[in-house]
Amino acid sequence: MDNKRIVVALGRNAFGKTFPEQQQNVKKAAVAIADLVEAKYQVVITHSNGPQVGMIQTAMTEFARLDPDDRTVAPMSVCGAMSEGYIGYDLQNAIREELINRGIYKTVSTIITQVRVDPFDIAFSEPSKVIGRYMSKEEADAEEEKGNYVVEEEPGKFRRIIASPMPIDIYEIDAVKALLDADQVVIAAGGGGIPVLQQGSHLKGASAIIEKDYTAAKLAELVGAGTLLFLTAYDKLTIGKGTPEEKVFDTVSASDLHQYIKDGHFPAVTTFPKVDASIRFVTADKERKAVIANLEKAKEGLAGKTGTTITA
Ligand SMILES: Nc1ncnc2c1ncn2[C@@H]1O[C@H](COP(=O)(O)OP(=O)(O)O)[C@@H](O)[C@H]1O
Ligand SMILES: NC(=O)OP(=O)(O)O
Repeated sequence: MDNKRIVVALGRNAFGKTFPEQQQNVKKAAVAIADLVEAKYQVVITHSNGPQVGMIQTAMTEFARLDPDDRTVAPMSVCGAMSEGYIGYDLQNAIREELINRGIYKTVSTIITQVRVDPFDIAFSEPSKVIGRYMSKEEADAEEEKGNYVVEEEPGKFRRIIASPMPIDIYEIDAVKALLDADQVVIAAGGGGIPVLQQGSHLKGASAIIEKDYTAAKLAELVGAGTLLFLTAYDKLTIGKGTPEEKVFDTVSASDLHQYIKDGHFPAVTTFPKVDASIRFVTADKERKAVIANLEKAKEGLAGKTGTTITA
């Protein structure tokens, strides 16, 4: 193996929706990561946070509502930071335990990671990530009064929808690299990282959630990883599912994927970010590969025995 560095992006299926569910589910991710560590990879893990950040935002909003004179609603960037801490906590403990059970003693740490976004990113005027609990029409109107966007998901049921800008840079990248150089396991840029706007020496949290697939590709580029591994609930990338034209990919090139995108495959809210992030990662350096595989078959996916391998 030439390049031992790998970024592993864990999807929502690695966590579940409740505190006990998450603690249980991360054990599967821990097995996948420990397999890679045993195979001598230097592993950086990043992950989804959609359901968790929604839960945290709902909780913090209710907390503020109990005493509106004294409490303010937590900014989305703070909710993102909380989600990094909470998910990282469960994940690092599960990985630590799995490694110790295999006789491997390595520190596993979570880095609260900030990611630079562009204040002029078009995403700020075209929000696309739905978050938080359902609101009534009155509550939705009040959110809009404050300058927030809302979407009517079902008749009379509103939710907040926020921007998902592209990641430009990762501020804590030197810390991630230092830990990798020390052969430690790192969890970084969870939930796409905390989006921030650079204002001189000040980093101002942005009201946004970055798509974790794009941040995973940025992280992989910045740490010099040879492989970007997306672990999801599915075995392989598929198009035309359930139709006579169904195609299941074992391997696929970036140029073929471009054509499939042009032909309208890969829905914007599901597979497109993963496919687009993979294309960006592999086309920048022909030695790189991206793999999309099932969380429970990570090792096999990496070996090309299952999953979909994307190359330039
Ligand atoms: N190989 C695949 N085939 C079809 N759909 C997929 C595949 N991988 C992911 N998806 C879709 O993309 C969504 C996002 O995937 P994943 O990264 O696992 O979770 P997250 O929602 O946290 O990004 C999934 O909910 C699923 O609908
Ligand atoms: N931040 C992010 O992309 O989270 P999800 O994958 O849960 O949508």
